[in-house]
Amino acid sequence: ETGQCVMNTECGVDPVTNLKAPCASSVPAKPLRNETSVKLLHQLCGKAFKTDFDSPVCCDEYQLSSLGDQLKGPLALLLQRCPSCFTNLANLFCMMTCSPDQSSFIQVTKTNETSQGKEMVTEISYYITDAFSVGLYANCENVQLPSGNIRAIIVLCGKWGDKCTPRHWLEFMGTHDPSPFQINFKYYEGPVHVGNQTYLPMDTHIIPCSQAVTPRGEACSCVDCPASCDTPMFPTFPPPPLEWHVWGIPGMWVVMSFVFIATVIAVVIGFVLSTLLGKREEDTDNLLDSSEVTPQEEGAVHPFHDYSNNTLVKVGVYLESRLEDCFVYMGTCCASHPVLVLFCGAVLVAVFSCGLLLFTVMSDPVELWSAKQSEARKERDYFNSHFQPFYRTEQMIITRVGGEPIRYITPTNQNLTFGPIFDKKFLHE
Ligand SMILES: CC(C)CCC[C@@H](C)[C@H]1CC[C@H]2[C@@H]3CC=C4C[C@@H](O)CC[C@]4(C)[C@H]3CC[C@]12C
Repeated sequence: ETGQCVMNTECGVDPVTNLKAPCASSVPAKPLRNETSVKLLHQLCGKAFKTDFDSPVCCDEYQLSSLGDQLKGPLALLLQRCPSCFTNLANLFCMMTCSPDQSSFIQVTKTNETSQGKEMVTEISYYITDAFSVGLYANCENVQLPSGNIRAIIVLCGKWGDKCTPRHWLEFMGTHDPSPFQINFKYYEGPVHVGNQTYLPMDTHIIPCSQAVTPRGEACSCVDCPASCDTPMFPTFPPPPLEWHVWGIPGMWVVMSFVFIATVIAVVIGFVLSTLLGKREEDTDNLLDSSEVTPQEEGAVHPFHDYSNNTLVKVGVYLESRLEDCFVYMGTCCASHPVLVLFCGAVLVAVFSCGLLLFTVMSDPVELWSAKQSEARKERDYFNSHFQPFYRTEQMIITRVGGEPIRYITPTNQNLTFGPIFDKKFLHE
């Protein structure tokens, strides 16, 4: 039935959990009409149902505040890393305590009379769909404890530990302690008839862990939620340009072969031409003035062939003699003004060494190996400004030789054993 409640207000304190359990009473849903409570309802249960000032609900402000206290306690661990997981879980208990349609999926099965003569709830049946329980579990399953390395669900699943399943998890949470009354989850896919009542299993929307809860929020990280890993991390590259083929051979090869052949032909032609021309000049020269060529005059003289009149050799000889003149002049200059030359040299060296004044030794590897504007540096800076120090690249590795293993009993009565490194005394030292 819509708008109808089966539990309301806080009735008495449950002696086992010290939490307040509600009264069993069939009343219509009422609006909260209290600014802070409406705000809290919106914060905790947000999207699950309408949370306007005037929308009727089945819980009052006291129930809301204890729900808030309970959820924000141990479960804040989950919230910290994976908001959607927390929100789904919060919705389970929000719907149970506050939904205006409470009576359509909650059946009060046992009550206890309090000293004030009120009916306190001690056991209920909570009708939900399998899909909800599976979705709730699947989106929390991989959330890591903030300390890393261990899945939160192992702690949150009580005695089931790492053998947790969607149903085990709900069964554990519904047990009297941690819950102030026994919650028996009943899984159905559609309407169920019990006695003269028809129940419609609770099935609110599950927020996938790869989605943010609020529009501005962030989805759970890849470590906590495998579905987040599928979102592409790398940009998609354009396909490589199609290979260009000529006669079935890569086009570039063809072009380069042509260039090679052309160069070879040009070199060969050039060589042939120059030898032919050289021969003809030599012949004419020999006819006219072969007697005037003296072997010691120019350097390039071959015992059998006299190349001294070849044009190329003439150019070479001319260049060489100019260079020689130049350096002879320079050498004489320096030798005749030694003091001035040494002084100018010293001044030049001093001027060019001025940069040394700004010299600093760089030892930070980050500065040494990555440019200020490089992509890697920008990403590192972004990472460091968005993650807490624990996740940064600076880490300390502590080891311990010997020592006793540490035993720890969790609030849920689990006995955990940690290595000797976790000894508080040792770490404080
Ligand atoms: C140890 C961990 C795993 C337990 C996590 C589940 C906790 C947060 C759940 C289990 C049962 C829940 C309680 C069930 C019933 C009520 C009564 C209602 O009037 C106020 C909220 C309150 C008090 C709930 C608060 C949250 C609660 C305590």
